[in-house]
Amino acid sequence: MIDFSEWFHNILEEAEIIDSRYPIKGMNVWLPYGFQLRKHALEILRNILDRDHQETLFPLLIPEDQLEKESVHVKGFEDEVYWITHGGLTRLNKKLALRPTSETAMYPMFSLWIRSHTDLPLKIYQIVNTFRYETKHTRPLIRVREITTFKEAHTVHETMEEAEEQVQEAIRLYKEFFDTLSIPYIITKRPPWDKFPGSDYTIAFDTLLPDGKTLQIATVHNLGQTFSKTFDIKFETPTGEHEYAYQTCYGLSDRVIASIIAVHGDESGLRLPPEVAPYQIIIVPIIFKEEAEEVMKACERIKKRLEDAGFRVKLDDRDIRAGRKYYEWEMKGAPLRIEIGPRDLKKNMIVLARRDTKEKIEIKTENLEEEIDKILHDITNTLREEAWTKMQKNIRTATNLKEAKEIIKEKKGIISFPWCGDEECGKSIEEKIRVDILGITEAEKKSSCINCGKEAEYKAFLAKTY
Ligand SMILES: Nc1ncnc2c1ncn2[C@@H]1O[C@H](COS(=O)(=O)NC(=O)[C@@H](N)CS)[C@@H](O)[C@H]1O
Ligand SMILES: [Mg+2]
Ligand SMILES: [Zn+2]
Repeated sequence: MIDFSEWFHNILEEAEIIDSRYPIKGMNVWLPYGFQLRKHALEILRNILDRDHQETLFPLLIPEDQLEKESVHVKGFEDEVYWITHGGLTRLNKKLALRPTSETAMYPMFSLWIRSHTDLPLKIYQIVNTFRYETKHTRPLIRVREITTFKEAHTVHETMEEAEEQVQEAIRLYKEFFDTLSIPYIITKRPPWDKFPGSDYTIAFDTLLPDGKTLQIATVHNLGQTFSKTFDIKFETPTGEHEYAYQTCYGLSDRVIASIIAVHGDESGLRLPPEVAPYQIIIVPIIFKEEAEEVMKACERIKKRLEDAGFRVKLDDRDIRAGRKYYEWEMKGAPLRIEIGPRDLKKNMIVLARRDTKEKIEIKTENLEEEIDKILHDITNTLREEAWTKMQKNIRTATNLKEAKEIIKEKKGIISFPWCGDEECGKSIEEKIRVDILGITEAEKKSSCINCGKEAEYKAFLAKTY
Protein backbone atom coordinates (compact mmCIF):
# COMPACT_ATOMS: atom_id res chain seq x y z
CA MET A 1 0.00 0.00 0.00
CA ILE A 2 1.63 3.27 -1.04
CA ASP A 3 0.35 5.72 1.57
CA PHE A 4 -2.65 4.02 3.16
CA SER A 5 -4.38 7.23 4.23
CA GLU A 6 -4.20 8.60 0.67
CA TRP A 7 -5.38 5.26 -0.76
CA PHE A 8 -8.30 5.21 1.69
CA HIS A 9 -9.45 8.76 0.91
CA ASN A 10 -9.09 8.21 -2.85
CA ILE A 11 -10.98 4.94 -2.93
CA LEU A 12 -13.93 6.38 -0.95
CA GLU A 13 -14.34 8.92 -3.74
CA GLU A 14 -13.43 6.79 -6.78
CA ALA A 15 -15.60 3.85 -5.70
CA GLU A 16 -18.42 6.31 -4.90
CA ILE A 17 -18.81 5.21 -1.26
CA ILE A 18 -19.20 8.65 0.34
CA ASP A 19 -18.76 12.28 -0.64
CA SER A 20 -16.70 14.09 2.00
CA ARG A 21 -17.20 17.54 0.44
CA TYR A 22 -20.23 18.21 2.68
CA PRO A 23 -19.58 21.64 4.27
CA ILE A 24 -19.42 20.42 7.90
CA LYS A 25 -16.14 18.85 9.09
CA GLY A 26 -16.60 15.21 10.11
CA MET A 27 -19.97 14.84 8.35
CA ASN A 28 -20.25 13.10 4.98
CA VAL A 29 -22.83 11.98 2.40
CA TRP A 30 -23.49 8.29 1.74
CA LEU A 31 -23.51 7.89 -2.06
CA PRO A 32 -25.79 5.18 -3.58
CA TYR A 33 -23.06 2.51 -4.06
CA GLY A 34 -21.69 3.02 -0.55
CA PHE A 35 -25.21 3.11 0.85
CA GLN A 36 -25.92 -0.36 -0.62
CA LEU A 37 -22.68 -1.70 0.93
CA ARG A 38 -23.76 -0.25 4.32
CA LYS A 39 -27.29 -1.63 3.85
CA HIS A 40 -26.10 -5.21 3.30
CA ALA A 41 -23.77 -5.00 6.31
CA LEU A 42 -26.66 -3.79 8.48
CA GLU A 43 -28.93 -6.59 7.17
CA ILE A 44 -26.39 -9.13 8.42
CA LEU A 45 -26.12 -7.32 11.77
CA ARG A 46 -29.91 -7.14 12.25
CA ASN A 47 -30.32 -10.85 11.44
CA ILE A 48 -27.84 -11.64 14.20
CA LEU A 49 -29.26 -9.20 16.79
CA ASP A 50 -32.94 -9.96 16.08
CA ARG A 51 -32.49 -13.50 17.40
CA ASP A 52 -32.96 -12.20 20.93
CA HIS A 53 -32.92 -8.39 20.92
CA GLN A 54 -35.75 -6.03 19.99
CA GLU A 55 -35.02 -3.05 17.76
CA THR A 56 -36.29 0.34 19.00
CA LEU A 57 -35.85 4.03 18.24
CA PHE A 58 -35.23 6.77 20.82
CA PRO A 59 -35.25 10.54 20.32
CA LEU A 60 -32.09 12.21 19.07
CA LEU A 61 -32.20 14.97 21.72
CA ILE A 62 -31.38 14.54 25.41
CA PRO A 63 -32.33 17.11 28.09
CA GLU A 64 -29.29 18.64 29.79
CA ASP A 65 -30.28 17.48 33.28
CA GLN A 66 -30.65 13.85 32.12
CA LEU A 67 -27.32 13.85 30.31
CA GLU A 68 -25.55 15.22 33.38
CA LYS A 69 -27.06 12.80 35.90
CA GLU A 70 -24.23 10.24 35.74
CA SER A 71 -21.16 12.30 36.69
CA VAL A 72 -18.40 9.97 35.43
CA HIS A 73 -20.30 9.39 32.18
CA VAL A 74 -20.89 13.05 31.49
CA LYS A 75 -17.25 13.86 32.43
CA GLY A 76 -16.17 11.46 29.69
CA PHE A 77 -18.36 13.14 27.09
CA GLU A 78 -18.58 16.78 28.15
CA ASP A 79 -16.09 18.03 25.57
CA GLU A 80 -17.75 16.03 22.76
CA VAL A 81 -21.44 16.90 23.16
CA TYR A 82 -23.22 19.11 20.60
CA TRP A 83 -25.94 21.31 22.14
CA ILE A 84 -29.22 22.76 20.82
CA THR A 85 -30.08 26.11 22.41
CA HIS A 86 -32.89 27.51 20.26
CA GLY A 87 -36.19 26.44 18.74
CA GLY A 88 -36.59 28.89 15.87
CA LEU A 89 -36.08 32.37 17.35
CA THR A 90 -37.03 31.21 20.82
CA ARG A 91 -34.23 30.48 23.26
CA LEU A 92 -34.91 27.11 24.91
CA ASN A 93 -35.14 27.28 28.70
CA LYS A 94 -33.30 23.94 28.85
CA LYS A 95 -30.35 23.09 26.55
CA LEU A 96 -30.79 19.85 24.60
CA ALA A 97 -27.87 17.55 23.71
CA LEU A 98 -27.51 15.68 20.43
CA ARG A 99 -26.99 12.10 21.66
CA PRO A 100 -23.27 11.16 21.73
CA THR A 101 -24.58 7.70 22.78
CA SER A 102 -27.99 6.93 24.26
CA GLU A 103 -27.56 5.72 27.86
CA THR A 104 -29.02 8.94 29.25
CA ALA A 105 -31.86 8.96 26.70
CA MET A 106 -32.84 5.36 27.36
CA TYR A 107 -32.31 4.77 31.05
CA PRO A 108 -34.95 7.20 32.39
CA MET A 109 -37.40 5.26 30.21
CA PHE A 110 -36.05 1.90 31.46
CA SER A 111 -36.81 3.17 34.96
CA LEU A 112 -40.46 3.59 33.92
CA TRP A 113 -40.61 0.25 32.06
CA ILE A 114 -38.96 -2.01 34.63
CA ARG A 115 -40.92 -2.81 37.79
CA SER A 116 -40.60 -6.52 38.38
CA HIS A 117 -38.06 -9.28 37.70
CA THR A 118 -40.62 -10.54 35.16
CA ASP A 119 -39.75 -7.47 33.06
CA LEU A 120 -36.15 -8.74 32.79
CA PRO A 121 -33.97 -9.40 30.93
CA LEU A 122 -34.55 -6.43 28.62
CA LYS A 123 -32.44 -6.52 25.43
CA ILE A 124 -32.94 -3.71 22.96
CA TYR A 125 -30.87 -2.00 20.29
CA GLN A 126 -31.11 0.87 17.84
CA ILE A 127 -29.15 1.82 14.73
CA VAL A 128 -29.03 5.60 14.62
CA ASN A 129 -26.78 8.56 14.03
CA THR A 130 -24.94 9.93 17.06
CA PHE A 131 -22.86 13.09 17.33
CA ARG A 132 -19.45 13.59 18.91
CA TYR A 133 -17.45 16.79 18.56
CA GLU A 134 -14.22 14.89 17.96
CA THR A 135 -11.27 17.22 18.39
CA LYS A 136 -8.65 14.71 17.18
CA HIS A 137 -8.07 14.54 13.40
CA THR A 138 -11.38 13.51 11.81
CA ARG A 139 -11.32 10.90 8.99
CA PRO A 140 -14.26 9.63 6.89
CA LEU A 141 -15.87 6.48 8.35
CA ILE A 142 -13.04 6.18 10.91
CA ARG A 143 -13.37 9.23 13.14
CA VAL A 144 -16.45 11.29 12.23
CA ARG A 145 -18.47 13.87 14.08
CA GLU A 146 -21.79 12.48 12.86
CA ILE A 147 -21.57 8.72 13.42
CA THR A 148 -24.21 7.72 10.87
CA THR A 149 -24.22 3.98 11.54
CA PHE A 150 -24.11 3.74 15.30
CA LYS A 151 -25.56 0.40 16.49
CA GLU A 152 -26.03 0.53 20.26
CA ALA A 153 -27.45 -2.40 22.22
CA HIS A 154 -28.51 -1.96 25.84
CA THR A 155 -29.48 -4.81 28.15
CA VAL A 156 -30.87 -4.99 31.73
CA HIS A 157 -30.55 -8.04 34.02
CA GLU A 158 -31.51 -9.31 37.49
CA THR A 159 -27.99 -10.38 38.50
CA MET A 160 -24.34 -9.57 37.84
CA GLU A 161 -23.83 -13.16 36.64
CA GLU A 162 -26.50 -12.66 33.97
CA ALA A 163 -24.91 -9.34 32.94
CA GLU A 164 -21.52 -11.10 32.70
CA GLU A 165 -23.12 -13.81 30.55
CA GLN A 166 -24.59 -11.11 28.32
CA VAL A 167 -21.11 -9.59 27.86
CA GLN A 168 -19.93 -13.02 26.64
CA GLU A 169 -23.00 -13.30 24.38
CA ALA A 170 -22.24 -9.86 22.89
CA ILE A 171 -18.66 -10.97 22.20
CA ARG A 172 -20.02 -14.09 20.43
CA LEU A 173 -22.42 -11.96 18.34
CA TYR A 174 -19.64 -9.59 17.29
CA LYS A 175 -17.34 -12.52 16.41
CA GLU A 176 -20.06 -13.94 14.15
CA PHE A 177 -20.63 -10.53 12.56
CA PHE A 178 -16.96 -9.82 11.86
CA ASP A 179 -16.33 -13.40 10.69
CA THR A 180 -19.17 -13.00 8.17
CA LEU A 181 -17.52 -9.82 6.91
CA SER A 182 -14.12 -11.60 6.85
CA ILE A 183 -12.67 -8.92 9.15
CA PRO A 184 -9.96 -10.15 11.58
CA TYR A 185 -9.84 -8.86 15.15
CA ILE A 186 -8.16 -9.15 18.50
CA ILE A 187 -10.32 -9.02 21.62
CA THR A 188 -8.86 -7.47 24.75
CA LYS A 189 -10.03 -5.88 27.96
CA ARG A 190 -9.27 -2.15 27.89
CA PRO A 191 -7.05 -0.89 30.74
CA PRO A 192 -9.09 0.85 33.47
CA TRP A 193 -8.04 4.33 32.32
CA ASP A 194 -9.43 3.65 28.86
CA LYS A 195 -12.81 2.07 29.63
CA PHE A 196 -16.20 3.52 28.64
CA PRO A 197 -17.12 6.42 30.99
CA GLY A 198 -19.38 5.02 33.74
CA SER A 199 -18.70 1.35 32.97
CA ASP A 200 -17.15 -1.29 35.24
CA TYR A 201 -15.01 -2.51 32.35
CA THR A 202 -14.79 -2.47 28.56
CA ILE A 203 -13.97 -5.34 26.19
CA ALA A 204 -12.87 -4.13 22.75
CA PHE A 205 -12.49 -5.59 19.25
CA ASP A 206 -9.57 -4.07 17.35
CA THR A 207 -8.54 -4.78 13.78
CA LEU A 208 -5.25 -3.91 12.07
CA LEU A 209 -5.25 -1.54 9.11
CA PRO A 210 -2.61 -1.78 6.33
CA ASP A 211 -0.57 1.08 7.81
CA GLY A 212 0.04 -0.96 10.96
CA LYS A 213 -2.27 1.07 13.16
CA THR A 214 -5.21 -0.58 14.95
CA LEU A 215 -8.82 0.55 14.73
CA GLN A 216 -11.32 -0.09 17.53
CA ILE A 217 -14.24 -1.60 15.61
CA ALA A 218 -16.57 -2.60 18.47
CA THR A 219 -16.85 -2.41 22.24
CA VAL A 220 -18.78 -4.27 24.94
CA HIS A 221 -19.28 -2.61 28.32
CA ASN A 222 -20.35 -4.11 31.63
CA LEU A 223 -22.13 -1.20 33.35
CA GLY A 224 -22.71 -3.01 36.65
CA GLN A 225 -25.25 -1.04 38.75
CA THR A 226 -23.77 2.44 38.21
CA PHE A 227 -26.43 3.64 35.80
CA SER A 228 -29.32 1.76 37.43
CA LYS A 229 -28.55 3.53 40.73
CA THR A 230 -28.25 6.91 38.99
CA PHE A 231 -31.44 6.42 36.95
CA ASP A 232 -33.35 4.42 39.58
CA ILE A 233 -33.83 1.25 37.50
CA LYS A 234 -35.13 -1.04 40.25
CA PHE A 235 -37.12 -4.28 40.12
CA GLU A 236 -39.05 -6.38 42.61
CA THR A 237 -37.33 -9.75 43.15
CA PRO A 238 -39.34 -13.01 43.32
CA THR A 239 -39.10 -12.72 47.14
CA GLY A 240 -40.47 -9.17 47.17
CA GLU A 241 -37.24 -7.19 47.76
CA HIS A 242 -36.29 -4.22 45.54
CA GLU A 243 -32.95 -4.48 43.74
CA TYR A 244 -31.04 -2.20 41.39
CA ALA A 245 -30.68 -3.86 37.98
CA TYR A 246 -27.37 -4.90 36.30
CA GLN A 247 -26.69 -3.54 32.81
CA THR A 248 -24.51 -3.94 29.73
CA CYS A 249 -24.26 -2.03 26.46
CA TYR A 250 -22.32 -2.75 23.27
CA GLY A 251 -21.74 -0.65 20.20
CA LEU A 252 -20.22 -0.46 16.75
CA SER A 253 -20.24 2.13 14.01
CA ASP A 254 -19.27 3.24 10.47
CA ARG A 255 -15.83 1.84 11.34
CA VAL A 256 -17.18 -1.57 10.32
CA ILE A 257 -17.52 -0.26 6.73
CA ALA A 258 -14.12 1.42 7.02
CA SER A 259 -12.53 -1.92 7.95
CA ILE A 260 -14.21 -3.84 5.09
CA ILE A 261 -12.69 -1.26 2.72
CA ALA A 262 -9.28 -0.95 4.38
CA VAL A 263 -8.61 -4.58 5.30
CA HIS A 264 -9.62 -6.19 1.99
CA GLY A 265 -8.54 -3.46 -0.43
CA ASP A 266 -5.57 -3.81 -2.77
CA GLU A 267 -3.75 -1.62 -5.29
CA SER A 268 -6.60 -2.04 -7.80
CA GLY A 269 -9.19 -0.82 -5.32
CA LEU A 270 -11.90 -2.52 -3.24
CA ARG A 271 -12.31 -6.27 -2.87
CA LEU A 272 -15.78 -6.65 -1.37
CA PRO A 273 -16.90 -9.81 0.42
CA PRO A 274 -19.86 -11.23 -1.59
CA GLU A 275 -22.06 -10.97 1.53
CA VAL A 276 -22.06 -7.15 1.31
CA ALA A 277 -21.14 -6.36 -2.32
CA PRO A 278 -23.83 -4.20 -3.95
CA TYR A 279 -23.36 -6.37 -7.09
CA GLN A 280 -21.89 -9.86 -6.63
CA ILE A 281 -21.55 -10.46 -10.37
CA ILE A 282 -21.00 -8.06 -13.27
CA ILE A 283 -21.80 -9.32 -16.77
CA VAL A 284 -19.70 -7.70 -19.52
CA PRO A 285 -20.74 -8.48 -23.12
CA ILE A 286 -17.84 -8.81 -25.57
CA ILE A 287 -19.36 -7.18 -28.61
CA PHE A 288 -18.29 -7.71 -32.21
CA LYS A 289 -20.49 -5.99 -34.80
CA GLU A 290 -21.89 -9.07 -36.52
CA GLU A 291 -22.92 -11.08 -33.44
CA ALA A 292 -23.81 -8.13 -31.14
CA GLU A 293 -27.50 -9.04 -31.08
CA GLU A 294 -26.87 -12.69 -30.19
CA VAL A 295 -24.34 -11.87 -27.45
CA MET A 296 -26.65 -9.36 -25.79
CA LYS A 297 -29.53 -11.88 -25.81
CA ALA A 298 -27.25 -14.47 -24.17
CA CYS A 299 -26.21 -11.92 -21.51
CA GLU A 300 -29.85 -11.16 -20.73
CA ARG A 301 -30.55 -14.90 -20.35
CA ILE A 302 -27.59 -15.34 -17.99
CA LYS A 303 -28.61 -12.29 -15.96
CA LYS A 304 -32.13 -13.66 -15.55
CA ARG A 305 -30.85 -17.07 -14.46
CA LEU A 306 -28.55 -15.51 -11.86
CA GLU A 307 -31.26 -13.20 -10.51
CA ASP A 308 -33.65 -16.14 -10.25
CA ALA A 309 -30.93 -17.96 -8.29
CA GLY A 310 -30.87 -15.02 -5.83
CA PHE A 311 -27.63 -13.32 -6.82
CA ARG A 312 -27.17 -9.55 -7.07
CA VAL A 313 -26.08 -9.14 -10.70
CA LYS A 314 -25.56 -6.21 -13.06
CA LEU A 315 -25.33 -6.37 -16.86
CA ASP A 316 -22.98 -3.55 -17.82
CA ASP A 317 -24.21 -2.78 -21.34
CA ARG A 318 -22.82 0.76 -21.48
CA ASP A 319 -21.38 1.73 -24.83
CA ILE A 320 -17.77 1.94 -23.60
CA ARG A 321 -14.72 -0.28 -24.07
CA ALA A 322 -14.81 -3.56 -22.10
CA GLY A 323 -11.41 -2.68 -20.60
CA ARG A 324 -12.88 0.46 -19.02
CA LYS A 325 -15.59 -1.68 -17.46
CA TYR A 326 -13.01 -4.17 -16.10
CA TYR A 327 -11.04 -1.33 -14.50
CA GLU A 328 -14.12 0.28 -12.98
CA TRP A 329 -15.65 -2.87 -11.46
CA GLU A 330 -12.26 -4.02 -10.16
CA MET A 331 -11.90 -0.65 -8.47
CA LYS A 332 -15.44 -0.92 -7.04
CA GLY A 333 -14.68 -4.38 -5.74
CA ALA A 334 -17.34 -6.52 -7.44
CA PRO A 335 -16.40 -10.08 -6.45
CA LEU A 336 -17.01 -11.73 -9.85
CA ARG A 337 -17.06 -10.63 -13.46
CA ILE A 338 -18.56 -12.68 -16.32
CA GLU A 339 -17.31 -12.05 -19.88
CA ILE A 340 -19.50 -13.36 -22.69
CA GLY A 341 -18.41 -13.14 -26.33
CA PRO A 342 -19.27 -14.94 -29.61
CA ARG A 343 -16.56 -17.59 -29.09
CA ASP A 344 -17.92 -18.47 -25.65
CA LEU A 345 -21.42 -18.76 -27.09
CA LYS A 346 -20.25 -21.27 -29.69
CA LYS A 347 -18.46 -23.37 -27.06
CA ASN A 348 -21.35 -22.90 -24.62
CA MET A 349 -18.80 -21.71 -22.07
CA ILE A 350 -18.54 -18.67 -19.84
CA VAL A 351 -15.38 -16.90 -18.64
CA LEU A 352 -15.38 -15.77 -14.97
CA ALA A 353 -12.83 -13.36 -13.50
CA ARG A 354 -12.39 -13.41 -9.67
CA ARG A 355 -11.68 -10.03 -8.08
CA ASP A 356 -9.88 -11.46 -5.00
CA THR A 357 -7.23 -13.51 -6.80
CA LYS A 358 -7.76 -12.01 -10.30
CA GLU A 359 -7.69 -15.51 -11.75
CA LYS A 360 -9.88 -16.41 -14.75
CA ILE A 361 -12.03 -19.52 -14.79
CA GLU A 362 -13.91 -21.08 -17.72
CA ILE A 363 -17.13 -22.92 -16.83
CA LYS A 364 -19.87 -24.67 -18.77
CA THR A 365 -22.96 -22.48 -19.08
CA GLU A 366 -25.20 -25.25 -17.81
CA ASN A 367 -23.33 -25.42 -14.45
CA LEU A 368 -23.61 -21.67 -13.95
CA GLU A 369 -25.54 -21.35 -10.69
CA GLU A 370 -23.78 -23.92 -8.55
CA GLU A 371 -20.33 -22.92 -9.92
CA ILE A 372 -20.94 -19.25 -9.08
CA ASP A 373 -22.26 -20.12 -5.62
CA LYS A 374 -19.15 -22.22 -4.91
CA ILE A 375 -16.77 -19.54 -6.16
CA LEU A 376 -18.46 -16.76 -4.15
CA HIS A 377 -18.11 -18.85 -0.97
CA ASP A 378 -14.49 -19.45 -1.85
CA ILE A 379 -13.93 -15.71 -2.28
CA THR A 380 -15.32 -15.09 1.22
CA ASN A 381 -12.97 -17.70 2.69
CA THR A 382 -9.97 -16.46 0.70
CA LEU A 383 -10.53 -12.87 1.87
CA ARG A 384 -10.96 -14.03 5.48
CA GLU A 385 -7.86 -16.24 5.50
CA GLU A 386 -5.72 -13.59 3.81
CA ALA A 387 -6.85 -10.93 6.30
CA TRP A 388 -6.29 -13.13 9.39
CA THR A 389 -2.87 -14.27 8.18
CA LYS A 390 -1.83 -10.69 7.52
CA MET A 391 -2.96 -9.53 10.97
CA GLN A 392 -1.44 -12.46 12.85
CA LYS A 393 1.88 -11.93 11.05
CA ASN A 394 1.84 -8.42 12.52
CA ILE A 395 1.32 -9.47 16.13
CA ARG A 396 4.79 -9.85 17.60
CA THR A 397 5.94 -10.50 21.17
CA ALA A 398 8.66 -8.39 22.74
CA THR A 399 10.94 -9.60 25.53
CA ASN A 400 12.01 -6.11 26.62
CA LEU A 401 10.90 -2.51 26.19
CA LYS A 402 13.78 -1.61 23.87
CA GLU A 403 12.74 -4.37 21.48
CA ALA A 404 9.12 -3.27 21.77
CA LYS A 405 10.10 0.27 20.84
CA GLU A 406 12.07 -0.96 17.80
CA ILE A 407 9.29 -3.17 16.51
CA ILE A 408 6.76 -0.35 16.74
CA LYS A 409 9.14 2.07 15.03
CA GLU A 410 10.04 -0.26 12.13
CA LYS A 411 6.90 -2.32 11.62
CA LYS A 412 4.17 -0.77 13.76
CA GLY A 413 1.56 -3.52 14.08
CA ILE A 414 0.65 -5.05 17.46
CA ILE A 415 3.11 -6.12 20.12
CA SER A 416 2.37 -8.19 23.19
CA PHE A 417 4.31 -8.78 26.37
CA PRO A 418 3.76 -9.77 29.99
CA TRP A 419 2.46 -6.92 32.19
CA CYS A 420 1.72 -6.68 35.90
CA GLY A 421 -1.48 -4.65 35.36
CA ASP A 422 -0.54 -1.75 37.64
CA GLU A 423 -1.78 1.60 36.38
CA GLU A 424 1.39 3.63 37.00
CA CYS A 425 3.54 0.85 35.53
CA GLY A 426 1.23 0.86 32.47
CA LYS A 427 1.40 4.63 32.14
CA SER A 428 5.21 4.52 32.34
CA ILE A 429 5.27 1.87 29.57
CA GLU A 430 3.07 4.10 27.38
CA GLU A 431 5.45 7.01 28.00
CA LYS A 432 8.64 5.04 27.38
CA ILE A 433 7.59 3.54 24.04
CA ARG A 434 4.95 6.11 23.08
CA VAL A 435 2.17 3.70 22.16
CA ASP A 436 -1.16 2.97 23.83
CA ILE A 437 -1.88 -0.16 25.75
CA LEU A 438 -4.71 -1.61 23.68
CA GLY A 439 -5.76 -4.05 26.34
CA ILE A 440 -5.04 -7.25 28.17
CA THR A 441 -5.85 -10.94 28.03
CA GLU A 442 -5.12 -13.50 30.72
CA ALA A 443 -1.41 -14.42 30.77
CA GLU A 444 -0.83 -17.90 29.36
CA LYS A 445 2.07 -18.81 31.61
CA LYS A 446 3.74 -17.40 34.70
CA SER A 447 6.06 -14.54 33.68
CA SER A 448 7.40 -11.27 35.01
CA CYS A 449 6.31 -7.80 33.94
CA ILE A 450 8.40 -6.43 31.06
CA ASN A 451 8.65 -3.06 32.80
CA CYS A 452 8.81 -3.53 36.57
CA GLY A 453 9.64 -7.23 36.88
CA LYS A 454 6.70 -7.96 39.19
CA GLU A 455 4.54 -11.07 38.71
CA ALA A 456 2.72 -10.59 35.36
CA GLU A 457 -0.85 -11.88 35.41
CA TYR A 458 -1.64 -10.37 32.04
CA LYS A 459 -0.52 -10.39 28.45
CA ALA A 460 -0.67 -6.74 27.32
CA PHE A 461 -1.22 -5.76 23.69
CA LEU A 462 0.04 -2.41 22.44
CA ALA A 463 -0.25 -0.62 19.13
CA LYS A 464 -0.45 2.73 17.49
CA THR A 465 -4.18 3.34 17.20
CA TYR A 466 -6.63 5.46 15.20
N1 LIG B 1 -15.98 9.44 16.27
C1 LIG B 1 -16.24 8.17 15.91
N2 LIG B 1 -16.34 7.84 14.60
C2 LIG B 1 -16.61 6.57 14.24
N3 LIG B 1 -16.79 5.55 15.11
C3 LIG B 1 -16.69 5.84 16.42
C4 LIG B 1 -16.41 7.15 16.90
N4 LIG B 1 -16.39 7.12 18.26
C5 LIG B 1 -16.65 5.83 18.62
N5 LIG B 1 -16.81 5.07 17.52
C6 LIG B 1 -17.12 3.64 17.48
O1 LIG B 1 -18.32 3.43 18.25
C7 LIG B 1 -18.11 2.32 19.11
C8 LIG B 1 -18.99 2.49 20.36
O2 LIG B 1 -18.63 3.70 21.00
S1 LIG B 1 -18.24 3.61 22.52
O3 LIG B 1 -18.11 4.96 23.00
O4 LIG B 1 -17.07 2.78 22.62
N6 LIG B 1 -19.42 2.81 23.27
C9 LIG B 1 -20.64 3.38 23.42
O5 LIG B 1 -20.92 4.46 23.02
C10 LIG B 1 -21.59 2.48 24.17
N7 LIG B 1 -22.76 3.26 24.49
C11 LIG B 1 -21.90 1.30 23.33
S2 LIG B 1 -23.53 1.07 23.08
C12 LIG B 1 -16.62 2.34 19.40
O6 LIG B 1 -16.17 1.02 19.73
C13 LIG B 1 -16.04 2.78 18.07
O7 LIG B 1 -15.85 1.65 17.22
MG1 LIG C 1 -14.13 9.11 21.45
ZN1 LIG D 1 4.76 -3.76 35.79
